[in-house]
Amino acid sequence: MRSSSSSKSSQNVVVLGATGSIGCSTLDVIRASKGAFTPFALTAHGRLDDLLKAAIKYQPKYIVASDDAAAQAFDWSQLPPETTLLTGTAGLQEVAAHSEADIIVSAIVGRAGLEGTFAAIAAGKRVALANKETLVVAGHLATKLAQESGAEILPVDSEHSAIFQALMAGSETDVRKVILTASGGPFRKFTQQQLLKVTADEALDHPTWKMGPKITVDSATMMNKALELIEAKWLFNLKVDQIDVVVHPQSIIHSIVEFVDGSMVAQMSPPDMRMPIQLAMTYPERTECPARKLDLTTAFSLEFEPPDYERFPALKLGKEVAERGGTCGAVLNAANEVAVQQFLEGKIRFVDIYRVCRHLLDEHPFESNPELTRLLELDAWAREESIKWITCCLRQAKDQACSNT
Ligand SMILES: NC(=O)C1=CN([C@@H]2O[C@H](COP(=O)(O)OP(=O)(O)OC[C@H]3O[C@@H](n4cnc5c(N)ncnc54)[C@H](OP(=O)(O)O)[C@@H]3O)[C@@H](O)[C@H]2O)C=CC1
Ligand SMILES: CC(=O)[C@@H](O)[C@H](O)COP(=O)(O)O
Ligand SMILES: [Mn+2]
Repeated sequence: MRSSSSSKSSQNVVVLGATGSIGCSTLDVIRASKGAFTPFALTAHGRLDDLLKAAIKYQPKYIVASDDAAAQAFDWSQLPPETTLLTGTAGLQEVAAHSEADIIVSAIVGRAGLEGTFAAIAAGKRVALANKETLVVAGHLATKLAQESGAEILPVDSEHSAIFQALMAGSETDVRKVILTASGGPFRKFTQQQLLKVTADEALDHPTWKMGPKITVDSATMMNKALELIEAKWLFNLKVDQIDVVVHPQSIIHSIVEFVDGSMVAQMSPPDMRMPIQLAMTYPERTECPARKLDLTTAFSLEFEPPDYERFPALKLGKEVAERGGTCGAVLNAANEVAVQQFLEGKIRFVDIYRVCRHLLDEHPFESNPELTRLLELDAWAREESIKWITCCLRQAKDQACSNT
């Protein structure tokens, strides 16, 4: 990773996914930066009202409405004259690679974040990476491309920012292992029987973090930690058996690095994403931050417990997919995105999310060293197959119920 930021007085920031949870926190960081950062381009997909409001407030040079059809149907008459509207995936790629852009905050959710992130990496930018799916789907390609282009990929994900910060205190070559902390989600204490009946509203009620719906459900299944394990492997060039997970319900210690001498360095702060977002933008400097601060004079305790792989089997998929590599990440990610959406729509049960992912991983035509185009083909294939499998299972369940009446 390069270790210097630009010497310009204000850095131009592109926020891919500006209307989401990370996007809004990024705008908060920019607002508090007293001119150190300028919003250069903001992108959105469905929430075009919010994008227009942000354009009026921040007057960026560009906005991108990535859903072409929605962009055509929207009334842009209030758009400030100094802001240019771009649309579609091409628009995302254009702003991510723009010669005047310094920092690209990659905060689109899911596989949809890949094109913009890859464009930024190819253009040798500083990428503040929240979109962990880029590394889950194509970690081998993204890291190789960054080495070639000189792009910096700096973690925004709280656990990976914590590891990054712990490594600022010690040498990467002296690491024995990293320990990712997991809140355990809203169902940490639920029995397998209870998990059969949980609703989308319950899954969306995260105990410590306020995030978008997809990652919130991932936290509840603990698929988020599986994805983060793969993310950690690529970001820090780790062997899979160097990555552990521990449940820490308070989400104050964001992760831990254990060095070869047994010393552990942990990073702690309240659960507030503005701190890791800002650090990815200001590194190697640290500056005043609008994030909440810990008050150690208030009594609180920090608990740790081992994860339960039986009740949260999605966690096991992280190690399996990180070890097998190749096409597995793309297939796992696509199956999970479809299954989470189906669960949110009330079409499948919470426990079926893992079943869909397991089935697709078992069925897919594995390749060990795929190119990006092949990964995107497999992403499309896995989405279609997931829907077919879900529909088939639902039909069978209905027939079974009918024959029992
Ligand atoms: N939220 C958090 O605290 C954390 C999030 N992350 C990661 O950051 C990423 C964003 O998460 P979060 O902010 O919670 O998600 P949100 O759902 O809150 O926001 C997602 C953003 O992506 C945009 N988007 C959605 N679909 C598309 C698409 N098809 N094409 C282009 N843009 C799209 C949305 O636009 P619109 O709203 O206009 O539809 C929105 O701006 C995820 O990868 C997540 O795993 C990582 C760590 C913590
Ligand atoms: C804020 C952040 O980084 C999330 O990825 C968070 O870690 C999710 O919480 P879980 O620990 O419950 O997955
Ligand atoms: Mn995280």
